[in-house]
Amino acid sequence: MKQATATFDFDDDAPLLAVEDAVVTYSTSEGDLTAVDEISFSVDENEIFGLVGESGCGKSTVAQAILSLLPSNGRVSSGSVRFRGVELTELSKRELDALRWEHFSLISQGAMNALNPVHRISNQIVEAIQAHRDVSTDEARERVAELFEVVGLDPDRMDDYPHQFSGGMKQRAYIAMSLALDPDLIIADEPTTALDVIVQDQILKRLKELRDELGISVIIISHDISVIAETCNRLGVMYSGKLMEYGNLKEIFANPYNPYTLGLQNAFPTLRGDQSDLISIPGSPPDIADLPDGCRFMDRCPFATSECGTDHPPLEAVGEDHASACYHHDSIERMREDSKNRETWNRTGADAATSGGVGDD
Ligand SMILES: Nc1ncnc2c1ncn2[C@@H]1O[C@H](COP(=O)(O)OP(=O)(O)OP(=O)(O)O)[C@@H](O)[C@H]1O
Repeated sequence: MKQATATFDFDDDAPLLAVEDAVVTYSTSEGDLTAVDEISFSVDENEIFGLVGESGCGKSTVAQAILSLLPSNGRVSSGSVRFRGVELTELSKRELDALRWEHFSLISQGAMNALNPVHRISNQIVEAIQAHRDVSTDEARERVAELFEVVGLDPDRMDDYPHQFSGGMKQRAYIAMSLALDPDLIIADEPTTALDVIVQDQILKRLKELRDELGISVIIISHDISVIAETCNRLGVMYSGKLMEYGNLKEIFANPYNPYTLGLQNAFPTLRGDQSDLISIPGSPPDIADLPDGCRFMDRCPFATSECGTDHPPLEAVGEDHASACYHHDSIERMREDSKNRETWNRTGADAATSGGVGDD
């Protein structure tokens, strides 16, 4: 583990990453939009944390907020993001540049296309290394060869151009680049979405092995709960800027407490599984410019009652390292059972609230 550097006063007792009550706002012509609303989670050393939810729920915004890479109209308007105790939202651009790559790096969905087509892959990684470390080109090339081995690429191919690589190979090369400076945390935003299922499976396995071999931590962001299930130790289920369920993955998968998690589990096959029993959640998430007063999921939830219409429910502990935001945790057995029926999901939101939801248990 890296020790405190001259520039940063790291606290070795603090979690690797701690996000607390973070609110992210985008300024738009319609006014300020809250894309991430009071989210808290932490990621420890040697952990793979998953952030899952449908498109538009704020996952990438969370990643960009952590990395201080929000678009110019976005800002962390309150709350904190701390890396080993250092508040990232207060760092200058120069300080952040020093932290990025050396301590954390990003692999995005389009990462493989971020490789420059007119330069050899080796040269691009050498350049990234030399931008941060005072090493000779020979030393940097040795490191590239080592990194190729680490991500499962043949080092003899390191002088190829990106077009000579398949999509999966390019994604591995980008992962090699993101590992070049031994970061402690990698944030992988939909790292395998553009790849076929077999390559996707291989890359996810490799990320897991890297956690074990190099002791790094990874945040995987995906809309696909089966990707998260295969790779993560802990997870946060996001919906419309809020965390709906959070904690230990095995515990959440064995005992899901949130209707949204139940819906997501129905909607995705396992990576190699059968597609025939999938039930999708009807409708779509609310527009962040026009959020409901009550539970954000209410309009699509088959278990909603009138109680759900007042405020969004707070996250509350439902087990060890397990929290969920729902007013109907008391009826969870019935919700789990009913959620397996396709018909249940035809009855949502206002219908459910007027026909009693689960509140009459
Ligand atoms: N620069 C921006 N200005 C205004 N609104 C934005 C901006 N970027 C994102 N948003 C909005 O913030 C919300 C969250 O978007 P975000 O991209 O974080 O979600 P996501 O879960 O990562 O979805 P996806 O997987 O589709 O990227 C969405 O409603 C989106 O339209």
